Amino acid sequence: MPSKPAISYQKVTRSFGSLKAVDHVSLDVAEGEFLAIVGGSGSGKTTLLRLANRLIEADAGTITVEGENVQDVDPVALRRRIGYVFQSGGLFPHLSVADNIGITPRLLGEPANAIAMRVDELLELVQLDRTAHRDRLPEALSGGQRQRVGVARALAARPRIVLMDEPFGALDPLTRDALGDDYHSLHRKLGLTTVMITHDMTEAILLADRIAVMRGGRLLAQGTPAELSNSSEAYVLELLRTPRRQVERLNALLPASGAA
Ligand SMILES: Nc1ncnc2c1ncn2[C@@H]1O[C@H](COP(=O)(O)OP(=O)(O)OP(=O)(O)O)[C@@H](O)[C@H]1O
Repeated sequence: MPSKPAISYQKVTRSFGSLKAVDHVSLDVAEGEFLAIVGGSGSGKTTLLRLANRLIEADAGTITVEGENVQDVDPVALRRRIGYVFQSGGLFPHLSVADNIGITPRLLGEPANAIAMRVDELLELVQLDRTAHRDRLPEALSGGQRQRVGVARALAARPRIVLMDEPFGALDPLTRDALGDDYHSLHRKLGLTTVMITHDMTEAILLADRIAVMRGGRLLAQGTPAELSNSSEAYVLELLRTPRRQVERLNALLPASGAA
């Protein structure tokens, strides 16, 4: 493991009223790692993710990004350094695909011709046809295409870290698989550090190097899928069993030849 984690949470707590949304969590994300955060609804996943780029502030504990305490970094500058992909794409509906992707470079004051070149490069990277998609509004895109634009926008300022909040959750299974695989390739190719929230343990196992399991604001377990399978937590074992149970049910329902 490299000496300096890309993101480090040390005993981090964040409450909303009397509810501890994130409760005393310590977690390191190594440089170049793909970490999935899984857990039920309301377990604190989004809060944990957003603490890293100060969309939410911690009540206690320390968070560092690339060795710097996030409290010492201007939140706007921090967010430009860290890509963020929203569940629904989070695109500005009145801006074209090109303008959505170019928004951060524009805010950073990059010249128009450099932005235009970067937009084309990013469209290619996320496998969207430039001519067909550049000038469209988000409403004229499919859900999968919108998420591809969301990924392109998150990468526009060349971040080394990308946070993704259930990026592919709302997509049909085939599109979801394709986007997951394509993003995984980008993660490797660009040497990114990725933290991705997902409800889907199969997706977590297939995409991530390590998985963090949240429950009731606590980090219940963290590790590779193999490490988690040795967990003493019944909830973690139950989550890990889900993909296999689904396969068994499918195998029982589908005739062998039809499944081929
Ligand atoms: N701004 C807020 N004000 C009050 N309570 C909040 C706020 N944000 C989150 N919470 C509460 O904190 C807890 C954790 O929320 P969080 O969004 O982090 O969970 P999650 O695991 O991401 O859930 P989901 O999978 O449903 O998105 C929940 O009980 C939620 O209602």
